[in-house]
Amino acid sequence: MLIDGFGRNVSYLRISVTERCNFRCQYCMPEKPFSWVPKENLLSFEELFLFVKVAIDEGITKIRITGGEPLLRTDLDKFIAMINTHKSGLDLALTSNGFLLKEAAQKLKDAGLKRVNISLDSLKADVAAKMAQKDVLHKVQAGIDEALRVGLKVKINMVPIQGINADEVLEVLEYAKARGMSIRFIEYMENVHAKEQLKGLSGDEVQALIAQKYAFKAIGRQGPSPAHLFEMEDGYIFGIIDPHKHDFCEDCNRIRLTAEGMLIPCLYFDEAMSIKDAVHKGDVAGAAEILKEVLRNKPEKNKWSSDDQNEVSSRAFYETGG
Ligand SMILES: Nc1nc2c(ncn2[C@@H]2O[C@H](COP(=O)(O)OP(=O)(O)OP(=O)(O)O)[C@@H](O)[C@H]2O)c(=O)[nH]1
Ligand SMILES: C[S@@+](CC[C@H](N)C(=O)[O-])C[C@H]1O[C@@H](n2cnc3c(N)ncnc32)[C@H](O)[C@@H]1O
Ligand code: SF4
Ligand code: SF4
Repeated sequence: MLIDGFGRNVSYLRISVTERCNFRCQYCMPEKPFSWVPKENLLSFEELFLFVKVAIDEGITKIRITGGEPLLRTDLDKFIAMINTHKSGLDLALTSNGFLLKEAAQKLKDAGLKRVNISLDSLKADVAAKMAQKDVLHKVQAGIDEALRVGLKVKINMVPIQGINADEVLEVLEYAKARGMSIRFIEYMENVHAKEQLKGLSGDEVQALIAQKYAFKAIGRQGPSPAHLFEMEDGYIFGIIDPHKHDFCEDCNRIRLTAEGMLIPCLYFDEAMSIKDAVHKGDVAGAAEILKEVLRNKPEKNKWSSDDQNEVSSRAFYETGG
C-alpha cells in the first residue's frame, strides 16, 4: 500500500505518454502553433512498463493513459496490452480528445482497455473549432460512436467557458445521457499556459443551468474521485469537478508520470522527481525509492480555491495529462 505524507492512500497512476497534441484548446495550449512539436525525450514503453510494474507491486490499482493526445503515440495498444497482461483486473483507462479514436477503439479494447474519457466541449462545429482551434467535431463524434460500438465505457469531459461554449451545458448533458455515457463538467483551472482572460463557469453556475430544465439531488463523491455527483429524477448521474469550491484534495489518491519520466505529486505544483535514470538502468529498487520519496512530499492541496487572484498554476495540463 502506498501512503503519502498526509496519510492518504495513493492507488491511482496517471501516465502522460506524450506532450504532443493535435488540438490547441483555449484552456490548455492555445498559443503553440500547430507546427510546434515539442522535442521529447520520451521514455520507451518498455521503460514506462518497468515503472508501472513497480507501481503495481507497491499498490497502484488504477492506471490512466493521457497526454497531450495519447493516441498520437504509435503502438499505444501494445503498451496497454503489456500492462493488462501483467495484471488483469486493473482499472485501465484512457483520456483522449477522441479525434483519432474511430481508428483506434477496437485495437485498444482488444488490448484490455476498459474505459475512455473523451473531451467534448461543444456540439456545434464552429464552437468546437473555436475551442480546439481546428475543425474537430465530426471526427470526435465518430470516435465516440466507435468507442461505444466496441464496448468501451465512455465518459464525457466538458470545460464550460463563458462566451464560448457555456450555453451548451444542457445540450452536451443530453447528448451524453441519450447515449448512456456519464458526463463531468470541469471548472476551468487557471494556469499560465491557457488563453489569458478565459473565464470558466463555476460548478454552481453549471448546476443552475441544468436546474432550469431538470430536477436533481446531490449524492456526494464516489470514493476519492474529485467529481461531485448529482442524480436526476430518472436516475441519470452527472458530475462536477469544482476545485475552486471543494477541497477534494483531502483524500487525493493520485500521482502523475510524464512522458519524459517526471513523477509529479500534484496537478497544481511544479515539484517533480525523475525516474528516468532508474528505469534506463533497470533499477527497480531505485524506482520504488523515488516513488516513495515523491509520496512523502506530496502537497496537501492545490491553490485554485485560494482568494488570492495572483495564484495561478504554472503546471501545463498538456505535460501532466490533466
Ligand atoms: N484539481 C484536480 N483536477 C483533477 C484531478 N484529476 C482530474 N482532474 C480534472 O478532471 C479532468 C479529467 O480527468 P480524467 O482524465 O477524465 O480522469 P478522472 O477524473 O480521474 O476520471 P475517472 O477515473 O473516470 O474518475 C482532469 O484533466 C482535470 O481537469 C485532480 O487530481 N485535481
Ligand atoms: C490535458 S487533456 C489530455 C487528454 C486529451 N488530450 C483530452 O483532451 O482529453 C486532459 C483533460 O484536461 C482538461 N483540461 C485541460 N486544461 C484544463 C484547464 N485549464 N482546466 C480544466 N481542465 C483542463 C481537458 O478538458 C481534458 O479533459
Ligand atoms: S485539452 Fe487535450 S486536446 Fe486540448 S490541447 Fe490539451 S491535451 Fe490537447
Ligand atoms: S490538486 Fe493535487 S492534491 Fe488536489 S486532488 Fe489534484 S493532485 Fe490531488
